Amino acid sequence: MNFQGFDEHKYNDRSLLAFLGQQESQNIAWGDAYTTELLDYFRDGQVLTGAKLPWSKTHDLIRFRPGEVTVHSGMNGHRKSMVCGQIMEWFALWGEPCGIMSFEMPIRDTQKRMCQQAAGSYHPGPGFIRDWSQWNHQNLAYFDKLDTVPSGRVLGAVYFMAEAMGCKHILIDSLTKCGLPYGERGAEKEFIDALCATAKAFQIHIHLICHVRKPEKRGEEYVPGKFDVRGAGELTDLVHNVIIHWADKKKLALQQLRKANKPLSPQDMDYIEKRPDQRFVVAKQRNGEFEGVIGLAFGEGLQFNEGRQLPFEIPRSGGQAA
Ligand SMILES: Nc1ncnc2c1ncn2[C@@H]1O[C@H](COP(=O)(O)OP(=O)(O)OP(=O)(O)O)[C@@H](O)[C@H]1O
Repeated sequence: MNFQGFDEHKYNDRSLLAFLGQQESQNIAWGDAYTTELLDYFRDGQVLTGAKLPWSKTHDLIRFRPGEVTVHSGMNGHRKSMVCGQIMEWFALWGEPCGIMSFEMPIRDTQKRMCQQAAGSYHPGPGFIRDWSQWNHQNLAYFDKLDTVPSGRVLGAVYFMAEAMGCKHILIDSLTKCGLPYGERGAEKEFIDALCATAKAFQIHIHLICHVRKPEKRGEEYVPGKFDVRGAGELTDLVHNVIIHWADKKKLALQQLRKANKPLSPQDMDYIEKRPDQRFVVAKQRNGEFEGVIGLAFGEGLQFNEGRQLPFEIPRSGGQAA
């Protein structure tokens, strides 16, 4: 029987409903069938699976599973691409090759940053650069396109990277450059749907960088939440995880003053001492319990490190002042 053109009024047809019920019967059981699973769940808690981030303090908080899509968002210049570059390198290092589509930066700039991050130095030597570049083989693939690329071509590149090259994570930087008509919600929803279906079909994880709406009367001290992500409202509903990247620009400015030997108040010194340089905000995680803020330190060679700060919680609703 073809249910494609199924008429709603036919739902009143008991024999048809009986047929449909029969089709689903194997998926329905009394709750006691799950007793063992329930006992295990209470004993072990949620068993996190998926790729781990470079920072050990995050391993029990968030993972990146096959078949899922993550939106990485944040204001301009808040180091979304930089953090994601380090993450991709890390995943590849642990045996999960990654595909990178950076439509906003030439490959040589993307690679330069990632090579610096790998070295933990702004000036790696030629030997290191060569070795790192060679290591890219079968670990990191790049889509050589700049500026706006039609969405169909982006999907084609995702397919090729996943199917032919075996990439397990694909970074799309950014949604704005995926050739979708500006402000047309239907097109964006369709594209995100297609990404979700592709991630599932190929059992890969797709990381999509999205911008946030321009903060009205709010400065850079505002930490955006998932409702600030620019695009169709469905965007954050459809994807599995939403990460907000936020750089503490106030801390950066204070550090520069200190470097220039300008006098700082005790409160400012305290701010520098106690605040993390970068926040990795888990604003949504469909298959994990943790939502909150993870503090990172910004170190030598554009490398993000654990920092001294432990993860600290914020209200789940997101957007707030720093
Ligand atoms: N060599 C460097 N040393 C320190 N900070 C740097 C360096 N290069 C870039 N940055 C910082 O990183 C920021 C850009 O990082 P990145 O490209 O990852 O941001 P983004 O959030 O992806 O930005 P956009 O939304 O504009 O693409 C710059 O605004 C600058 O503050």
